[in-house]
Amino acid sequence: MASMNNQEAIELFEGQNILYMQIFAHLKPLCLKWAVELGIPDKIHNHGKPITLPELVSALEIPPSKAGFMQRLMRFLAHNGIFDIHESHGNLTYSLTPASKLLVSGTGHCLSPMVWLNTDPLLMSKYHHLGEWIRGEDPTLYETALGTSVWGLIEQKPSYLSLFSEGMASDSQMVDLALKNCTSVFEGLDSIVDVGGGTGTTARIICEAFPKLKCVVLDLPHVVANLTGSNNLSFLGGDMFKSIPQADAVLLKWILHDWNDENCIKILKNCKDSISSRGNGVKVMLIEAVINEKLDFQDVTQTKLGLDIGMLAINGKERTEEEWKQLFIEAGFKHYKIFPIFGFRSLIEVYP
Ligand SMILES: C[S@@+](CC[C@H](N)C(=O)[O-])C[C@H]1O[C@@H](n2cnc3c(N)ncnc32)[C@H](O)[C@@H]1O
Ligand SMILES: O=c1cc(-c2ccc(O)cc2)oc2c(O)c(O)ccc12
Repeated sequence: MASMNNQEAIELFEGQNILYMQIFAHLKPLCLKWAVELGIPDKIHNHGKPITLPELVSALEIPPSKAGFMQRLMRFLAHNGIFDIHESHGNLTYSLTPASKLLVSGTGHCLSPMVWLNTDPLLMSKYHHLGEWIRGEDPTLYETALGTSVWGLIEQKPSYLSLFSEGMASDSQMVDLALKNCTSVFEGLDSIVDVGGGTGTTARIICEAFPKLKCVVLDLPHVVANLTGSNNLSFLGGDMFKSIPQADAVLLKWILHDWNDENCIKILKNCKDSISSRGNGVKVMLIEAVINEKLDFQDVTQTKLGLDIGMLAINGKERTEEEWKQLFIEAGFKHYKIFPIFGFRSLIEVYP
């Protein structure tokens, strides 16, 4: 065997580590699911102070023989920012981090349904078909893996509709954190349509904050069936590709990234029709990610690019500012402004 100089060997071992890091990365969401399934964030939260391993094992009613496994799972999750570990008087204690505070139930900001949605075994299994799909003619990975589009699957299986709706609703709860600081966004508006607004979590937050603003949630008929509104909130079953009711503003939260450019332009044109008969100050508001590999922190880019692969499965995509701009121009809009106020997502205002 040819001898390798030291530098070559170091580089190959670094390469091996990069590969193994990716190979074992699939365990991250599954260990997160384990923590949520056991209710670990709730137990730590209810304990009121950092919890020791024996206290956690007892609170979870786990056989003491499994304590060593618990400790290793907690170490892995702590290494990935989900819990904090401290040493106190020779004992390890665990506490919540900002990430696991978002997994405590009943707080109004609980993202556990997003964990359930994204770790569902059938839904995760579709990625085994990426190779088969990319060589074939099916429009999306869903057709190749599950024989139907994502929207078809959600319509056909009530259990997936709840899984999906609850996941999306949990994400939308976070909207109120940013709304408190941007009330000016809604100033001068009398009406708004939340297109693809699901079960109305975002719309309810807006309606409570602005009781004089009339809000319509437009979504597919089976999504909004049986939902009740309030005095300034109503639900409408329909199809955003056909028509969008008239309003001063249209909100699209996490809609356009579900679709390819051609479909986005159709949706945006329908949004433009919806606001065109109203006076000044009309706009379309997107809540979406903007890929910016140069300026974003590495972790933020990781989230955006991961989501992009998630969207690839349904023929959607995450976009750079330039890609967003092209869509707006092609749909007939003239200006846009990006406000980076929703963590890894931004509010993008688009004006006719
Ligand atoms: C990713 S979810 C976003 C839900 C919500 N905006 C949120 O952020 O929580 C996409 C939504 O678009 C809806 N949708 C899909 N096709 C649609 C169509 N043709 N017309 C109206 N809504 C549609 C789905 O039912 C779903 O509620
Ligand atoms: O976070 C998600 C997850 C999904 C998703 C996961 C698994 C399925 O079988 C279907 C959907 O879809 C999403 C989506 O459409 C979106 O716009 C944002 C986030 C997610």
